[in-house]
Amino acid sequence: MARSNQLELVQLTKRYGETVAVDDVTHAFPAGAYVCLLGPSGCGKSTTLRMIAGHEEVTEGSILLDGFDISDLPPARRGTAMMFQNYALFPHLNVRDNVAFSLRMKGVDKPTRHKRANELLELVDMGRFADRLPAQLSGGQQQRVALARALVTDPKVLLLDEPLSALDPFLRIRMRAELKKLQRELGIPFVHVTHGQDEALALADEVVVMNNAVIEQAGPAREVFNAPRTEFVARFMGGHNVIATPQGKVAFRADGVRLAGPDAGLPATVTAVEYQGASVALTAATESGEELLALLPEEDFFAAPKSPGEAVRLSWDEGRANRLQA
Ligand SMILES: Nc1ncnc2c1ncn2[C@@H]1O[C@H](COP(=O)(O)OP(=O)(O)OP(=O)(O)O)[C@@H](O)[C@H]1O
Repeated sequence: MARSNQLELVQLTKRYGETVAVDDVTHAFPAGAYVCLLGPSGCGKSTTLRMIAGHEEVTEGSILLDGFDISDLPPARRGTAMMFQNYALFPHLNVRDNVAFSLRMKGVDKPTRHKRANELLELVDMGRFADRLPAQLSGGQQQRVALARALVTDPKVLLLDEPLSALDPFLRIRMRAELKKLQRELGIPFVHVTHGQDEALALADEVVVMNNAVIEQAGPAREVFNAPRTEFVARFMGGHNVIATPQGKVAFRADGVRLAGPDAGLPATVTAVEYQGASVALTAATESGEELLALLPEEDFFAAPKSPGEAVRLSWDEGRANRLQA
């Protein structure tokens, strides 16, 4: 039977004393997908990842990989590999020996492990740095070494805990493109923890939004962004307005809001104007006190600029508003 590298969480719970860090989570990650686990600080995403990796014991429930329960296996026997936020490279070992380290622990002979380490270093475009020490590398280069080191064991699943957070913004964007490319080439699932919405949207085939120890919504990136199920997801993903209507709360995209003529739209008073380059973010308070955000194309805004305190009318396509379940 072909391996699908299918990872599943079944009624997974983690308690630390009174704190429930992960609460009865059941989820099947799509095979071969780039998955981002996204959520605010403390929502349980790192605990979930650490339980998958085996660095944290499961309180209840199980973790299945290709149908086998790996919950009780030691980390090295699970078929998972983890890349950490701070890369955790050994400072006294050169790049090749860092990458070969876990093969050495498994008793693989030196020529074989060096050959494999060199292959992985080529894969991440670091072959020419094999003899350097980690301190002689830039942050982005150290990250590539950490990736090669995680992949040297041929994992079925790669787990990444905030892998880009130590990089400056330019490098972060470049490295995320490289991660995506690598995942496509390898074809194994990557499960990447982040608290960056942009990062998740840019990378993920599937976005899993966690809140308060549970999965609030999971699905393709465009679906989660365009059709948030709850107010939390709409607000957390950003770029949406949430308003109360007689039929319940609805969310609609801020880039779909326009300034309307005198007889149309909802009256509001501008509270802030922020130039963002391609668009202008205009915030306005309605008569009932709700704050609405309009992301206006730059040219439209500057054709008739508005300032805080001015009265405006805001309209949007109600057909594209999304009814929220909670
Ligand atoms: N070792 C621990 N002992 C006790 N409580 C813990 C421990 N690790 C995590 N927690 C608690 O479990 C909850 C989830 O933590 P977790 O680290 O999974 O969150 P997170 O979503 O990854 O947050 P962040 O983005 O800040 O890393 C938090 O309330 C946290 O305080």
